Amino acid sequence: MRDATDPAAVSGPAIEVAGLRQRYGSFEAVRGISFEVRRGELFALLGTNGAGKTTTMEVLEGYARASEGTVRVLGLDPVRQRRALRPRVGIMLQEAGFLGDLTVAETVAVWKGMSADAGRPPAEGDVLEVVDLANKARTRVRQLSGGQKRRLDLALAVLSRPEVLFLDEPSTGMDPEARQATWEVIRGLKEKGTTVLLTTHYLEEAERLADRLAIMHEGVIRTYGTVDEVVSTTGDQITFRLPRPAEPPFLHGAAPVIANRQVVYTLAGEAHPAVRTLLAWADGQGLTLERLEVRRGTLEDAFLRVVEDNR
Ligand SMILES: Nc1ncnc2c1ncn2[C@@H]1O[C@H](COP(=O)(O)OP(=O)(O)OP(=O)(O)O)[C@@H](O)[C@H]1O
Repeated sequence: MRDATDPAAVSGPAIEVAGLRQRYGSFEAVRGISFEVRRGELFALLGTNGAGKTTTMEVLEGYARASEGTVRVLGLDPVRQRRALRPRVGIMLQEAGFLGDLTVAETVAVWKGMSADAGRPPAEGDVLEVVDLANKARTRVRQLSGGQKRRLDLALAVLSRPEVLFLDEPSTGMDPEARQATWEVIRGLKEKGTTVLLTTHYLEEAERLADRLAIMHEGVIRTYGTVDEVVSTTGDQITFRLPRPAEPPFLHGAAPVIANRQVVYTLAGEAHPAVRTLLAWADGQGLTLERLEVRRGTLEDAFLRVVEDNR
């Protein structure tokens, strides 16, 4: 068993998950997942509703004991070594239990006190400035909007300058401007070396922030890698409009999907050879293809494919 003084606890991955299974009674919510998050990395856990993302986070945060498998955060067991780990970790839950009667400033003060009691000096400067809530310092927490509460959550999670930060859907309920500001905060933390594990339903959030990501579906990690690696599992798309009714050919195994003379091909890989074949066919037919476009697959395509392939 490692402890905080073990060199492996200092130099190993920030988060290790090996063969994790988590059951609620007879229902298995997480079905044997493994992944690692490197130090200083931002790792996004994506997935369908009920995929097991929050369940996985709860085990890593030490709120639940794994039914099976091993998890380590900073080389420590999140349940058995909770006291050693807790001051080094920041947690932003999906629904934080604020005391609605306290003002925003009072809430921060209470958390600062708890953080100091746990032996960790709080972050310097005004965390409310960082999350753009300084003008709400005197507002009671219950009077904050949903997006403002999320920002207060984030302020509290980063208050103790954590080495590892767990963010469960950090920008849910935020307007686009607040979301951008939140991304800036998260980027800033990452630049300072904080390791971040994030769940989100906003694929753009993962695309903008994540070094690597995993897509979960029904308790299993279906795809895992950098954004580019995951996106490359989907092929390019070719779209165009036929100037008159015609029957476009199969292109390297891909069938044309035609609706109102609008044609879409989803290819297995690179578009270049298929485009050459398509243009040769169009020339032979004396057709000029209208609004011909080639587009790279997106993270959304990869996500939808994971769900389709596992229906
Ligand atoms: N305390 C519990 N008791 C029983 N089942 C639970 C419990 N918590 C979660 N589940 C079930 O476990 C599965 C995974 O839930 P979890 O909250 O981890 O999913 P998620 O990926 O975070 O979903 P979402 O994206 O919808 O937040 C779901 O089917 C859920 O209904």
